[in-house]
Amino acid sequence: MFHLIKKDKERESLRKEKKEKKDRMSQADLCSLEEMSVRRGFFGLHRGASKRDSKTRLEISSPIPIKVASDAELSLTDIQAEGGVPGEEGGGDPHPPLLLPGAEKDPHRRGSVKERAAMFGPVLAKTPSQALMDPPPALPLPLAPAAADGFADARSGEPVQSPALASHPGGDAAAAAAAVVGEYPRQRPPPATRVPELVEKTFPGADLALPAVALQPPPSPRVLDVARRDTGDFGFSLRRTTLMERGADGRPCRRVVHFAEPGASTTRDRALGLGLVPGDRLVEINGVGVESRSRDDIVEMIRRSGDSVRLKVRPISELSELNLCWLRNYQDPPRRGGCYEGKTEEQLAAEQAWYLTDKVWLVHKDGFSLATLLKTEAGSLPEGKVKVRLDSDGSLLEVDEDDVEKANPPHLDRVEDLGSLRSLNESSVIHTLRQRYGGNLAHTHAGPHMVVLNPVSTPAMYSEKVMHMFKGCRREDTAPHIYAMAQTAYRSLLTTRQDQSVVLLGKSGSGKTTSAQHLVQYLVTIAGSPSRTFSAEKWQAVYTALEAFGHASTSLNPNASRFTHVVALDFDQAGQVTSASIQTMLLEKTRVTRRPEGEATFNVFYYLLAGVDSSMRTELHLNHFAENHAFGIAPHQKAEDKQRAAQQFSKLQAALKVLGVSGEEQKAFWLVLGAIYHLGAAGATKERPLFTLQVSGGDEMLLIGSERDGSDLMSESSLTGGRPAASELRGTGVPCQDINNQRPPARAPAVSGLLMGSRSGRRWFWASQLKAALLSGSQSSRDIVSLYVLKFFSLCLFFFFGDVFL
Ligand SMILES: Nc1ncnc2c1ncn2[C@@H]1O[C@H](COP(=O)(O)OP(=O)(O)OP(=O)(O)O)[C@@H](O)[C@H]1O
Repeated sequence: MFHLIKKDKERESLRKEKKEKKDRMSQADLCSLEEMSVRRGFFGLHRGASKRDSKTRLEISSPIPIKVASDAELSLTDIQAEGGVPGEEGGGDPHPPLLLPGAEKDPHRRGSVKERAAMFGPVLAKTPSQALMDPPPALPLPLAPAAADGFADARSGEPVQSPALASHPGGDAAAAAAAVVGEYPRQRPPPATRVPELVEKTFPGADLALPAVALQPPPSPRVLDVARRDTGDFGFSLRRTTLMERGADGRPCRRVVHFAEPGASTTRDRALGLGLVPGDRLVEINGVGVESRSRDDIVEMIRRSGDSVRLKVRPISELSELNLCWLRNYQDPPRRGGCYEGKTEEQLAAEQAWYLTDKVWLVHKDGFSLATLLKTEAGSLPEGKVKVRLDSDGSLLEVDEDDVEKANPPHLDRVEDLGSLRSLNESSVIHTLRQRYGGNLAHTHAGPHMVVLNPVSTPAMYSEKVMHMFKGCRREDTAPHIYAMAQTAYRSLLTTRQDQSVVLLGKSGSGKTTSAQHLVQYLVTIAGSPSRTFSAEKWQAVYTALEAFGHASTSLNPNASRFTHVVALDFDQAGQVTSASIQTMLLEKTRVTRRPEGEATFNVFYYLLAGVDSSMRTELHLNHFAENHAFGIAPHQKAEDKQRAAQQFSKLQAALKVLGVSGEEQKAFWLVLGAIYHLGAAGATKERPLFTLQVSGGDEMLLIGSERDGSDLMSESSLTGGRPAASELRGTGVPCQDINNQRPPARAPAVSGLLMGSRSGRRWFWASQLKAALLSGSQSSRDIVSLYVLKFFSLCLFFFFGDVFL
């Protein structure tokens, strides 16, 4: 995720090394390098140019060009990189290195992956995963050890045999395995992959309830006496916020609360010395309840206190775990780990009793239920069966051994680290995560990893003050939190001086983008940036732009990012952020022209249609919207949605300004987006033949596909005999002529504009300019937004002309 910048000297030597490496590069490498540099130049982005240059701006690199692998570039394992090439390392290896064709002349030639794979015979031509996922052979064959280890076909439940082993002459698995091992002396056997099976079992008549989420009593309040300082204040500040809480009737409701938190100038140690930490909610002042008092009242009460004030505070549940941990660490620095708690005799006895009762999870179609495993006499049950009593209704069931998983004692229900579970199985993990989530604890350690469950609301657990509590901490000193993850990575960066990365995985809507933003915010806040190279405002502006151009509402997430991105932060020797970049890839471009059923197009279209000002609206011909739109772009219907979209449009304009996009450049974006809108409104489709119009008075060509014959682009009054002979572009007054019989030139350079339709020709100018950028690769578009617009623009052209620009 972030890189450490070497000192000048090191950088110099690196540069030399790179140059030498480049000299050694194959022709293909050079071609691709050239392609990349053209693209970088094309987008006006200079990530690789000079770190010093980059100090003055936020760098945003171009997306990785997506290339469909041709047959010659099959993505097999890079054997050399993985050290799997026989004879490549270690003296006295009995297997001499294998040479690629042409390697005698050029020792640096690596060849294609396919060529390298071919050196190892046909067995390698199948990756382990491919081998395992192939359907089982028709004839039953002896199982290879890996397959016997538990890999089973998810559909049939039958163990699946690796065809690589099955194809061995004679079908002797052991011999086949040995043969494979013989071929790759240092290659480890592929790990036994276990495809999760869908549990379909039901137990009719039994009450198969999920274990209830235990409601935790609110964290205990603390009473603190805070002395007035020489400066006249008490060293803490008040923060007002709204929280979701359950009211007296059990329904969730919003409530205004006040936090008493360490002041901005208060160091972490002093804050802990005071006994106040972020997330401490003010309950009483000098014995008087203040939970329903106004801020002014509270301030007045504190001001009137003498030399000291007595505060009663209670941590909010989201931060209760961290709160405990911080205070405990401060009062009693841990030897084994921040939040380690010893057990009392009673707890140990209860734990022991739990194990004696043999509690298990009965796994079924709807989840898992707590049950007790009953002892039975040997031979009283069929082989592989066990008897359980459900805790929910006491019913007795004979179930398969595989249907039960060992449960953990209740004191581990909210354990901070899943790795601490005594019995680590799927039901126990889900049970722990459920119980924690029920207690507003969204983060859980899982060994070196972290599981974050989307808390949906915006809880008060992310703030700059909370960030400062993590500063300098080790992983084991803190309870789980996304900042703890960022801190661990930052600490490793500083101590090991090696690049660190954090990968966020999860299904759509699980909170990856939000967590990534928290990670970056933490790193930037805690590490700082020399001379404010990197500002939160700029960062926010980048995300606003990305969110507008690359997000859309889907069935899983109302604001889903339809691209992948890699954020890179560069740090200097002192550990400060010197530059940042975002690399985007896999943008779901097809959404522009093919909106999935029930989902939305990219946000920016809604923003534009709702928020553009009246003069621009007239210029873009957006005063009336098409009833049918080939791309499915239509304005919001609900007033509140429209209002929100209009606000977002203003926000986007402000963000673009922060990124240095001038008003004129912004206008170019709106013109291009307007053009895309009109193409869809005109019914442009790929399937239909191109309809060609020549705009009179100029040599511009307008190429457009229409579901009908293109007449919907022309003013109807001028139609003659079903086909327009001489007409004007509908609603624009630009005269044009049907030259449909002339086929458009094969190459795109003949295209000099999209439907922009203006008497003044200004829009043609912008369209032509963007086209020129696409063709020449010399446009100095300065940021990610132009990049996206250009992508959209090129997509439109791609839509009609194949992959000319992509
Ligand atoms: N830690 C969090 N705190 C508060 N709200 C969150 C958090 N994580 C996610 N959310 C909420 O969930 C929504 C979806 O999250 P997000 O867009 O980050 O998911 P994602 O995994 O990036 O989805 P996609 O892959 O579709 O882009 C956010 O709009 C936000 O409202």
